[in-house]
Amino acid sequence: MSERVAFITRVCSFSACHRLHSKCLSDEENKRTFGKCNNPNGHGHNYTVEVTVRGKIDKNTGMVMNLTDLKEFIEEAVMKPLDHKNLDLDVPYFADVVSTTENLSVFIWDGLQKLLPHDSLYEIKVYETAKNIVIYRGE
Ligand SMILES: Nc1nc2c(c(=O)[nH]1)N=C([C@H](O)[C@H](O)COP(=O)(O)OP(=O)(O)OP(=O)(O)O)CN2
Ligand SMILES: [Zn+2]
Repeated sequence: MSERVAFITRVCSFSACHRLHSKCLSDEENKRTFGKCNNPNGHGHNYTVEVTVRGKIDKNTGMVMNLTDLKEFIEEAVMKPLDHKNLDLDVPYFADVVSTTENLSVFIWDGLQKLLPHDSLYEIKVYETAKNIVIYRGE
């Protein structure tokens, strides 16, 4: 039988606050672009992140990857840098990068890429709210 490929997903949640504000725009343009999300003192979210890894199901272990290992990688790349943080002030990456969910997805992707086996990361899905969702696949 040929080797089977599967997708495995691990979910985590973290809380953080942020302000949508671009250094490339004037204060007026920021207000116009980001509206209430440009509030000077920020606002918070309970983010949910789904990390999906793609790979062959190992004949001996029956696993694409041990989900316990994936949990530890997520702890390093997501929970430690982001949970209970002010994204704009506590995470150096966002000093000059607007802390949108798109950019947050890229940050998480880049962090996990450094830890996961080559070519195994398939998708990052970030729920900023139950209604605002971003998918990033590394392009
Ligand atoms: N393309 C993006 N647009 C927006 C982002 C983003 O990351 N990428 N982020 C925001 C804000 O951070 C904001 O907090 C979202 O607020 P809102 O749209 O009000 O979200 P809710 O789902 O909570 O709102 P409802 O009132 O329930 O619809 C804005 N845009
Ligand atoms: Zn927000």
